[in-house]
Amino acid sequence: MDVSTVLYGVALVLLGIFYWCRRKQMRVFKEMGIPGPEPNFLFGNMLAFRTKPMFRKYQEWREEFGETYGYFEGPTPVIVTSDVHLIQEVFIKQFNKFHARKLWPVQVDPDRDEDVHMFFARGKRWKRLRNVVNPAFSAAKIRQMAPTVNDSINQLLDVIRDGAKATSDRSIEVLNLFRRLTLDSILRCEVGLDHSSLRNPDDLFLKHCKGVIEDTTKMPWLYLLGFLFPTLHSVWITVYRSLHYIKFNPVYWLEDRMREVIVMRRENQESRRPDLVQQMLDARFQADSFKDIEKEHTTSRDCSRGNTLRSMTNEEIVSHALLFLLAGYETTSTTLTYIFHELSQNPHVQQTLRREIMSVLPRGYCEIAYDDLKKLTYLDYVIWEALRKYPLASSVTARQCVHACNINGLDIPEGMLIHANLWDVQYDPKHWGDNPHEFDPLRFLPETRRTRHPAAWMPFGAGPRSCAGLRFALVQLKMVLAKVLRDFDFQPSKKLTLPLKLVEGATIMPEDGLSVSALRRASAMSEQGCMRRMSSVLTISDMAGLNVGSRRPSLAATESDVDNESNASEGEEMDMDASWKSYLARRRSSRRNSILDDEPTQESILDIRRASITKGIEMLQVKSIHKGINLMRRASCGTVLEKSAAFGKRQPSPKVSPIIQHKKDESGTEEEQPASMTPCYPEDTSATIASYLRSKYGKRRASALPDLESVKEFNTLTEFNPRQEFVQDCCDQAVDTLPSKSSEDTSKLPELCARLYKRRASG
Ligand code: HEM
Repeated sequence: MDVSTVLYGVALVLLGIFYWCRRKQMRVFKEMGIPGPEPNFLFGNMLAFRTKPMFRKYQEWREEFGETYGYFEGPTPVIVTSDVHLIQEVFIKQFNKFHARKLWPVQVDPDRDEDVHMFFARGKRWKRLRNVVNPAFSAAKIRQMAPTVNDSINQLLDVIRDGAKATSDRSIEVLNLFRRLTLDSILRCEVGLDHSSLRNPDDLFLKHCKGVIEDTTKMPWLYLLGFLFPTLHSVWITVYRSLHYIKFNPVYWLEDRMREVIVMRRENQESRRPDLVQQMLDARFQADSFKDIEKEHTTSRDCSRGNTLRSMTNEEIVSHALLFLLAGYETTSTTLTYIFHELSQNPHVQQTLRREIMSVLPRGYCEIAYDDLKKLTYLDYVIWEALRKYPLASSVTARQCVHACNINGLDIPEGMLIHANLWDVQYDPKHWGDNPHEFDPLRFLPETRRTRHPAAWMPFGAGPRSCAGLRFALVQLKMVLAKVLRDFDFQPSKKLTLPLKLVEGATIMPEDGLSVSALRRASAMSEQGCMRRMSSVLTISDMAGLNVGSRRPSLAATESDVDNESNASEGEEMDMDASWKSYLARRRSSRRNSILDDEPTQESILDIRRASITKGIEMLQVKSIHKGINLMRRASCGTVLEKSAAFGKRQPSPKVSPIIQHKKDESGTEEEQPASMTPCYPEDTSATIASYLRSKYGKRRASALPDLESVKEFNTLTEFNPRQEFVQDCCDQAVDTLPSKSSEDTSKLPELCARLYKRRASG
């Protein structure tokens, strides 16, 4: 018997054993009464599964076996389900019993990574890390990031303009372009690196991020071995990690760069920035155990009040920064690609959306403020619908059972994975009607949304463990769409082949990118306007300050644009989606009935305006003139800049007198008190501020509305103190001295406010 015969014999025996094991494994599902695909002879069902994109295979299996079925993935039994009740129980209601998410069998080692990584961590450790991360994505933090994102989008506009000019049919490849954009935003906003791959397409960060994502679309031989011989899991992991020393791995390159930044920022206190990395550097939590403290020898420790507090180690921060970089870069750019594809395929949706954007952010608006985005309802629907049609992160929406339990009559053993079959749920006619393949943003009208099961739409996952970057992603998506659609019309490119060929890796993405034709609109901002816009943006170092909100370019620069704009929007009015129009009409009339009780009176509106002016004046007095003025304009006065002789010239600042009290002592002589004591104000201050406001802002517009949300916020912020009485006087005077036209305008305010209320309710 020669050697090769022996080897063949051994191989056959191994395959036989493997096949026998698979069949034995399948009994788990039989006993649970769950149908599932039989393992195929050679490799078991997982490999059959990997030969096709998962979401397609899932759809086929659902047709064959029904809503819930089982199969084996490596060492783990997996239940795949499109039963929304089961999903809701597992992800939301009983989430304590289901912690970890789906793990890939070879590329990651949960035992090692759980120590440092939020994505793999469970229970208390995960909660603690998530508590550190969540505030970095709070509304306040994202408001601060808005100017930086704006800046990256401005660069994107220029790249689209130049790219479209360079081709005959004006087509551009958008997937790559959006990847550059999202990479820049995430590096600037989360890591604090002033970075621009939009200006430099050969950027190394870009190259290595792409490398990581591409690697996930391949099936390396180790991955295969991992499935074939799952019990040797730790061997494959060790081999995978050692390969790093032989073969270049982009993950390690990125980790090294992150480490450099983090070490530099930890050592250099001057590099403090309000971003995610800073949040992690500043975080302190109680050490779990002695072992935990031992590990932290590299970081500072604070032993106050008998508690041993520890900071996050450099390795923890590096791994999180990398997680956020990859999660933020890939998902958002692919979503943008799908949205632009759908907009180019559905011109009526594009027109309707553009109309809404133009009405909320007219031509003169250069930078988009975070608060403006809330008014773009139809834009929300477009984004939600794209995420419904393309739940691109569906491969990670899974939970592993950590305590055996019974859910909806199903005995789920410990260790079993429950994977939500999003691709199927989000196309299910039960939830989405007969035409789930159509792109229809109006599926998300409030009245329809209310009747739908909460687990029928979950592209960001669900429950406490859902996407941590959701808010950041949505703000970025909205900003890009709002800005890009104002300047460009999108049409299908000649290079496009339909249906889209999708490939599956960390996310589900178009295999060969995606091209659309970008036609510059007549109303697009002139190139000088763009130049001005470029020079007006904030740099990363400005982030530490406040969000300056919408900056308006000079009127002279945009006068001609405004004319073009009005012509363009007349045409669009005709094209406006009829169903959206009727929705708006219905909404208007239904609101009129539903909020009768809350209908703001003229008095309450004046109260709101007074309160905002109060806060504004307080700002003027004690903090920043510009912040105060902005506050008054945005929250209360709603005035619009008028083209007047005064405009464009530098306005004198109001004279703010020092807060000094003149108090008579017992002998009757006046003595000056320090500012910290009960202050009073020189009499002329309120008049000065009122006249300053008049000269700065000119006439009120009928459409000027108090921003109720911000007023509420400011009301809670306002601390009533001894200055209050004086401020109230100032405020009354400021309101009284608003230009006479305002009294006519305020009569329209109840109706306008009512609309605003309604919009919020549906938002
Ligand atoms: C359109 C864009 C995005 C989509 C569709 C998306 C989708 C998802 C999904 C489906 C999950 C798993 C949730 C679950 O299992 O319930 C997830 C988790 C996560 N995402 Fe996103 N994501 C997006 C953008 C982002 C961004 C921009 C960031 C960061 C800047 C981010 C950071 C994370 C993190 C850290 C987790 C893990 C959360 C945890 O384990 O607690 N994502 N994302």
